Amino acid sequence: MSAPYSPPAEDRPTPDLPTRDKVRLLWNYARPHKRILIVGLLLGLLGTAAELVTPLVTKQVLDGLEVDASLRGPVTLLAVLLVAGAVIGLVQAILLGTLAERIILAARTGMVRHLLRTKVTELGTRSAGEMVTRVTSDTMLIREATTSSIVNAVNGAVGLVGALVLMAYLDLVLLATTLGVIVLVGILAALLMPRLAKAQQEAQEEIGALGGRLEGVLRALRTVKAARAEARETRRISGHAERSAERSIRAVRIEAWAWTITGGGINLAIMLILGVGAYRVAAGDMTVTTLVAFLLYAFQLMMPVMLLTMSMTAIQSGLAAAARIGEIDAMLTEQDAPGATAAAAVPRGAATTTTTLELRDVRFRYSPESAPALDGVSLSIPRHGHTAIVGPSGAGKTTVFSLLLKFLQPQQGEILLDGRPFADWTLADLRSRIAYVEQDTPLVPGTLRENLGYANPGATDDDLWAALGTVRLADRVRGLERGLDTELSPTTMSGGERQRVALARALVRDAELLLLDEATAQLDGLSEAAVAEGIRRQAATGAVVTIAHRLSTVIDADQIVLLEAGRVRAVGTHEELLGADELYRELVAALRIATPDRAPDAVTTA
Ligand SMILES: Nc1ncnc2c1ncn2[C@@H]1O[C@H](COP(=O)(O)OP(=O)(O)OP(=O)(O)O)[C@@H](O)[C@H]1O
Repeated sequence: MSAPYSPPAEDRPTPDLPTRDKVRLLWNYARPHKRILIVGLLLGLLGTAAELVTPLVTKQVLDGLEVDASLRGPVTLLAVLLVAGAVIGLVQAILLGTLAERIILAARTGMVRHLLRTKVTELGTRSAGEMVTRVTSDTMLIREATTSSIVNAVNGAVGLVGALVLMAYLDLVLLATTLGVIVLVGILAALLMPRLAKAQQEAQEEIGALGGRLEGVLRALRTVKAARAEARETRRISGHAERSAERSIRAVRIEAWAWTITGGGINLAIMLILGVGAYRVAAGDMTVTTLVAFLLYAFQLMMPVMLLTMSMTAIQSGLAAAARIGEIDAMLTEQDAPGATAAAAVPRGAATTTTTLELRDVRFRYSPESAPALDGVSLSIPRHGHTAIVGPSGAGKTTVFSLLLKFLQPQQGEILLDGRPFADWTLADLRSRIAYVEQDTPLVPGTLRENLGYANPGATDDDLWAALGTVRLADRVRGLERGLDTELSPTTMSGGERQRVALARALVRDAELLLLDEATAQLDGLSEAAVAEGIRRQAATGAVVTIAHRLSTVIDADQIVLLEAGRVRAVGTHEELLGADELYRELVAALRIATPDRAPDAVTTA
């Protein structure tokens, strides 16, 4: 017996969208190709028409045989109908198959575009692996639902109604017998379909959760191995696979029942038609050829009924996938955020202030229920020089950076760049002024060259080597077999080297503002000196703001901002704060313990 379904633990369950919304979503993917879809439908209808006429023409041939009439016309027509049916089927399959691939391509491209424009906070609660599963695997499920299934459903319905009308034309009593069975089959199928959709959606959700967990575990593989948790994680990940398989097996069983009921219903209908028909022929109420033609229609019913069953199954799984794909579509992009777009681009060189960035009484909370992450922060970043932001964990340092990059927007207060409110700046303009080095994952997939020129694709090799020289990586890179063309992976370089590559990338940008979230990991003396050199160079011509975790960075800063619980507790130079602020002294003492051999005299003598 299978366990009752519980949604994947580390994931929000997909909200159950109303069917209307899911259908709209699927239709949005099909709509740009509606002409091809209409051609497919028309071809399908032609094929259905050819099939519907075939038994009548067959009857004509048989009737002709009985009375010895010329068979040339009806036999030719029969041959034409059969060939036309085959050709139409072939063209339709190629057309709809191609369309399905185009739709998947459009869906994937659209999803990737949307994901990369999504606000970082929107993505925060979802794992990357789960998103990957939606783009790669869930999209496969909409291919049939948006193409051949629509055509099949329409053809199935038209074929069914058409056959029934022609059966009515042949014999009403036999039609009544057939209809009884069809209604029975329809009711049973209608009962099964919602259960099928539910099982398919649950199976897909488990696969999404598997993707999410596997991606996270592979990312933290060293931690997993060090904790000897491989078996535990394997069980956890396989658990998702097992539950997905369980739900899929349930779906397969429901599908098998649907097919059995359909096939059985048709067989039952044929037996009843044969019985009732034979009785009526014997009674002289109908001819044998009419019974044969009716039976042909009964056999033919198999096709529309099967088409309907198949297309309903595919549409159900497409709708289940649509709910998961729709969730990505519903994520807020940066462009959707209020104030994300500016009225007009701010011209370069318009700056007149000595302050490049200014926060005025900025307040921000991540959710209405949570405590403020920033609670009235005001600070100025001079156009030149180095500002270090320090403070205990959770003080709000990263939140300040997120606001400066407009990943987040303050609920109250104002941020100004070059004396102009952020609202005046387009996202692109704002970010073109800022180079950013993040703490944990500063490398992007690709070669070293791509990484260094990432924010400045026009940079020459000389620019790249100069930046590498500043962060003291040039010799290391020259020693690599493929030099700048070395593919980077998380294991190609050490943590300190990765940070230095990221810093070199920021230097290649030569932006007016450098935001550097220092790695908390202990860097060796060389790395530390290289980072310090990079900061010094950049601070000579522009503004550098660091979230400082190293004593050397803090001491060298021109201005230190001490944050505590979302407020600015103190601002000053290292010496000023050391003399005036107890919390700062504690922080510095902690940094000194963390980097004992780097503690300069200034600290010990202050
Ligand atoms: N995405 C988020 N959702 C909800 N709360 C958050 C989020 N990010 C940060 N917070 C909360 O906001 C507060 C400030 O966090 P922030 O990351 O800015 O601190 P920090 O000074 O950078 O800390 P650390 O030095 O540990 O990185 C903390 O209480 C934190 O728990």
